[in-house]
Amino acid sequence: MSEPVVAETANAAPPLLAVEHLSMRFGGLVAIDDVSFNVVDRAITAIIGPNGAGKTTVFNCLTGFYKPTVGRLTLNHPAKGRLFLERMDGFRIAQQAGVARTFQNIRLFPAMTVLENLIVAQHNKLMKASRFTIGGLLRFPGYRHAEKAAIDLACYWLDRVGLTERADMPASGLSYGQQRRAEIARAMCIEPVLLCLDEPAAGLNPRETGELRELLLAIKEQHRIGIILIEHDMSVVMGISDLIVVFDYGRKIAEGTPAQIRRDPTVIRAYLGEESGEADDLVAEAIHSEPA
Ligand SMILES: Nc1ncnc2c1ncn2[C@@H]1O[C@H](COP(=O)(O)OP(=O)(O)OP(=O)(O)O)[C@@H](O)[C@H]1O
Repeated sequence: MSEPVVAETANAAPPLLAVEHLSMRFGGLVAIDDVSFNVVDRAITAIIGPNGAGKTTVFNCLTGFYKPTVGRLTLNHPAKGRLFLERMDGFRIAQQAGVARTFQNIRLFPAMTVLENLIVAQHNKLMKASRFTIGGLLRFPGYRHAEKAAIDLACYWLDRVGLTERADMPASGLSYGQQRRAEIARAMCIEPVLLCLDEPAAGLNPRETGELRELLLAIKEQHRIGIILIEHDMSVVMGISDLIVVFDYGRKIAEGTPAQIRRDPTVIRAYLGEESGEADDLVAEAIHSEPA
């Protein structure tokens, strides 16, 4: 097993996230097998691999949906120091560690307005400010201040993703591409240090895909967070990733820059298989495609 490309050294700052020897078993099925890699902030780290390779399972371990069978997930939080995610409950991972995620299948609250979806994401802050309800009911000044800050933050992110005009519309009324953007805005409302995006380009048309790429690059440049991207659209992966980690059958088979991954024979073999058919050729073409 190769070691992470971004290795921790005596002089270098530790990575934002260190995944070390992560394994996840479901009965006899080994979904992730002794995987290690690092994620740094102000960078986009893509996880790619064929269907069933274990990509989403990594997110589920990082965000507390699953407890890893083995392994250490160390988040070096800029304000809170070292946090071991594998020991934390899911709600604390979002609330205290600042790890936010979006889902392969969009999970907005459909009957709530778009703005309400973004405010609900900040309920931890609001609950605290309301002193767990009384302060909210009586509208203490501290609560009103927190409520205004939550609305301002939601409006900021609605603007960033181009949904200001849709703020008062039920989330179910958004187009598919708008829902994907609203999910990212909602995740950013928890002010994460690590943003995990599960197939954000799935189902988007080429224009929306282009807008998504611009949005992710802008978030990377303007906010001090790390982004992990699971994505099948190779034009997105190759176009915006700083580092790519490749999975196959639960194992990490390669790690490198887009240029390195594009010409890695192990990666090409994993996508092509032994006998390459027409569909496989399309995948190979995608790996080799230049960013649009
Ligand atoms: N809760 C679970 N119980 C049993 N098996 C599971 C569970 N979650 C995932 N798996 C299995 O683990 C393996 C990896 O699944 P995972 O969803 O992580 O793959 P993936 O790389 O994200 O695939 P895709 O690209 O299709 O989303 C698959 O064989 C899947 O069936």
